[in-house]
Amino acid sequence: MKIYIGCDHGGLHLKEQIISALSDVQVDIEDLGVHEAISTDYGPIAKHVAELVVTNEEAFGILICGTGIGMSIMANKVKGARAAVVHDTFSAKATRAHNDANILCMGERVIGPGLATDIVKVWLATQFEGGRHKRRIDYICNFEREE
Ligand SMILES: O=C(CO)[C@H](O)[C@H](O)[C@H](O)COP(=O)(O)O
Repeated sequence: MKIYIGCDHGGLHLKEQIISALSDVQVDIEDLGVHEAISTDYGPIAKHVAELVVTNEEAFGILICGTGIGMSIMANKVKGARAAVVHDTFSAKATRAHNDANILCMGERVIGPGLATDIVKVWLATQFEGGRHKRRIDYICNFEREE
């Protein structure tokens, strides 16, 4: 499984903790920065990760900033991106099972590394259920195509 991960200065420490926590999981994780705690705009990072995710159907993205919100707003401007801000394990499961979310956004200023790691692991382990949920995702995809 390929995972593109990115952050701004507000998510740097959590990003590093997640990469470290995933070292015992069979994933190919590519860190697209930032790598230093220097004030950085989240837009270009989110765009970069989302564009890579939508061009590789097998790939997922993880974006971390202070809240996860700016990252998700930007990522969802990229056609095919389904980015969800998630700060609990119930939603982590639902965003994969029901929403087929391909990008997970979290906020380092919102949750700690233990919960964030649990969220990532649940999110990666959950499959899209399809069925009625596919019809709902198809509606979103068709809407994007008509734009
Ligand atoms: O995008 C965000 C908010 O929606 C992120 O939390 C940013 O990390 C945050 O806005 C950065 O704030 P700062 O005061 O420039 O550190």
